[in-house]
Amino acid sequence: MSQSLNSSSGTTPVAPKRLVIASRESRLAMWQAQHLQACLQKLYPGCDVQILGMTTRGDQILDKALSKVGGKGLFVKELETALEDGRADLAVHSLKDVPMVMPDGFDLTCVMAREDARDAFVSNDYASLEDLPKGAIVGTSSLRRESVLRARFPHLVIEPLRGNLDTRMGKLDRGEYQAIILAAAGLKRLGLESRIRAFLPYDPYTPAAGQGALGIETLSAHPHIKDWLAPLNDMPTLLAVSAERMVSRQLGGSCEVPLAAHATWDQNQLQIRSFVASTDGKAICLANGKGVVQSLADAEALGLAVAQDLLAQGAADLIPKITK
Ligand SMILES: NCc1[nH]cc(CCC(=O)O)c1CC(=O)O
Repeated sequence: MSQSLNSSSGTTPVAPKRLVIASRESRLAMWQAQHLQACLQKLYPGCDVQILGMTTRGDQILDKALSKVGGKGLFVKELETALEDGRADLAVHSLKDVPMVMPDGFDLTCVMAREDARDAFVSNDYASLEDLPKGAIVGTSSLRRESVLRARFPHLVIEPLRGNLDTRMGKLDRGEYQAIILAAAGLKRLGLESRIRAFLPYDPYTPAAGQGALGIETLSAHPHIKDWLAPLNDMPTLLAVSAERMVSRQLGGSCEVPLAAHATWDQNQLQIRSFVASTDGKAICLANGKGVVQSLADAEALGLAVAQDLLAQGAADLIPKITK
């Protein structure tokens, strides 16, 4: 893998003296910020690494489906303002929540090693989706998860589920749902792995682009940050998520359509599985790709080929026109 990916200038900059991480205040976001804080502290023992906690619009609007309130950007905007104002140097996000096209002036500077990227089945009374009786209520706000569930289990009732992880678990435990589907990564990070009754296989439960990975966003103009963060980049993860994000970007990158893209390594070959579907699961375009990937360009070319395959199958007809 290319060395040039690891350093923007090739020269070693002075070590940082102080770094501020902007983070949402949910328990998962704080775990992620503390994880990054520990990594930076280990890398730069003389550096004072602080966390600036913030509440975002996405955390405040909890009564509507995510796809209806303006999408993923809602979780990152306030953090970007903190970077612009110089109150923070970096923002850590679940990569899944980072828009496919970065706003002008901001870069996705670093992608850290990926956690388990699978979706997980969580229930107090049932061991698997297959065990759920007719009419059972399954909570998820992801259109991607909803489309697969509707296609495979038309007898289940899929209902929206918003809020942070603890809120969602609380709703399950109060009996509002018989089961809920969540990203395994978040549950594991918060020590809730024991609540997982079943891990859903990538086929057909293909994760969202970037699921399970952490992305670090910085100002493009920050003088040293790319070099400082370079050691935290995980190349296998960076290449995999770059292919996934390319598929998503080509298809409009919104969360208003069920869209899945997930890449895994088989030796030096990256294999990617992706679908675009209707929310009722009745229409689906599926595409797979596999190839030797040794650079960002290779990864993006693989993602592009998969996106073109989906579009050739008529995926565009499943994507609502973006109203902004
Ligand atoms: N859309 C919200 C979101 N963003 C990241 C995660 C989980 C952690 C991850 O995928 O990195 C979740 C919760 C979920 O999908 O259950």
